[in-house]
Amino acid sequence: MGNQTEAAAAPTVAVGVCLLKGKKVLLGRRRCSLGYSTFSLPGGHLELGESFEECAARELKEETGLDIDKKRMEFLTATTNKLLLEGGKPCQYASVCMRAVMEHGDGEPQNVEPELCDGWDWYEWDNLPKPLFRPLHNAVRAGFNPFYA
Ligand SMILES: CC(C)CCOP(=O)(O)OP(=O)(O)O
Ligand SMILES: [Mg+2]
Ligand SMILES: [Mg+2]
Ligand SMILES: [Mg+2]
Repeated sequence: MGNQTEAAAAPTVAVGVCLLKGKKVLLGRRRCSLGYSTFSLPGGHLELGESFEECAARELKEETGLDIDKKRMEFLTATTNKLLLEGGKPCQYASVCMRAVMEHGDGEPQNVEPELCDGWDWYEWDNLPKPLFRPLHNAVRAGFNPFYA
C-alpha cells in the first residue's frame, strides 16, 4: 500500500441564516480565504453544545450586531458540500440553513467583522448578487427559496 494518505478532516457543521426583510435577504461578500469574494449568508461553525437556533443567533450577532432571539430561528434545510480550502485541501461542510424574519425595532445590520466581510446588504431572491458562496449557489441551483420553504 502506498504512503498513508493524510487522514481526511472530518466533515464540519455550519449554520447559515436567511434573514428576511420584506422580499429581500441579507448577504455579505466574504473576505476570508474560504469562499473569498463570494456572497454568503451570515453564519458560521456550530460550536460544541449549541443548538442550530443558538448557533444561528450567536453567529448573526457576532457578524451583524443584530440581536435576533434564538426562538425566532426556524430550520429550513440542510445540505452537504465539498469545498476546497486554501492550497486545494478538500473539506466537507454540512450546512444547516435557518430562517428569521426582521421585525420593527431589530435595527440594521452592521459589519462587525470587516476583516471577514466586505459588508452586508439586502438582495431580492430573484436578483441575487454573483458569485454566490458555493453552498448557497448549490442550494439555489437545486431550487431552494427561503421565501417559500
Ligand atoms: C464554510 C461555511 C459553510 C461554514 C463556515 O462559515 P464561516 O467561515 O463564516 O465561519 P465562522 O463565521 O464561524 O468564522
Ligand atoms: Mg462567524
Ligand atoms: Mg461566518
Ligand atoms: Mg464562528
